[in-house]
Amino acid sequence: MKRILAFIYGILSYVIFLASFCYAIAFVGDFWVPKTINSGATSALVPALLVNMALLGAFAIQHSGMARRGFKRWWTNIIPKPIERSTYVLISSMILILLMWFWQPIPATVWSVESELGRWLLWGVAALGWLIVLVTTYLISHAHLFGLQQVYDFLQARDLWYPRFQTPGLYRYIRHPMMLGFFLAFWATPEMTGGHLLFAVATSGYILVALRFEEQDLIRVFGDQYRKYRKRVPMLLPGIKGRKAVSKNRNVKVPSE
Ligand SMILES: C[S@@+](CC[C@H](N)C(=O)[O-])C[C@H]1O[C@@H](n2cnc3c(N)ncnc32)[C@H](O)[C@@H]1O
Repeated sequence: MKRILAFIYGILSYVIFLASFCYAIAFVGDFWVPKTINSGATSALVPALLVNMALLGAFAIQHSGMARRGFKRWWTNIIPKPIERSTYVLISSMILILLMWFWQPIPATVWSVESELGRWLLWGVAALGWLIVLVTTYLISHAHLFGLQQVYDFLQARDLWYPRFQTPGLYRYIRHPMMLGFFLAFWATPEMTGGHLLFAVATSGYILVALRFEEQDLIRVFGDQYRKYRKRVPMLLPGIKGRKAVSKNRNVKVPSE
């Protein structure tokens, strides 16, 4: 029974994530949805800045804090290991929803592109960014990244595992294509407002810091393989030469903490 409940929990967390992620695309792009990065009642600049910084800070602390090994070690004494990732996904999605809900618009124009071609180009770059994010979730393991694999393996009474080290597709050219996708999606807009700029600057700064932590974890799990990859392949901006894919080795068993 607990295996079935864990599986249902994993699916529900994933559905909530999917809904909040789709909403976030329209929120950042400022289209279709009732509350966007530029909509809502405007307040004075300082309170708006403080609220937005607090929301971004909460997201950053939860997102990176809950991903640390020490936290997971402690946390999995409280919740079962197979639902740890789904819980992470669920709490991240809920904080993202709160962030979008309570986000304060700062309407001052930073830039506004008038030319029709320029506007379409910027929309195109933002769309490309979101597409890269989506595609990269599948390049390594979509199901594992969002906790579905873990609850499925638990349902089947199988061992948990990490995805093997691999460099498929864009990972041959840069180490963090998903984050490059976020950069494009957050910065490419024909109408840059004060609120959007704050969002883009803060999330970019956060991503650059978070990647240091992620790489420390990747080195711990994959060791020299990742160290060599780091030397060979740039972090976010592709070099000119193509790289050979690495994908022959096996999935890694989750080490006992
Ligand atoms: C949110 S994804 C982001 C991946 C990467 N930072 C990016 O921007 O494309 C983070 C997960 O990807 C995994 N990961 C990142 N690079 C990997 C690689 N080359 N091989 C296997 N797993 C990887 C990490 O273990 C982590 O669980």
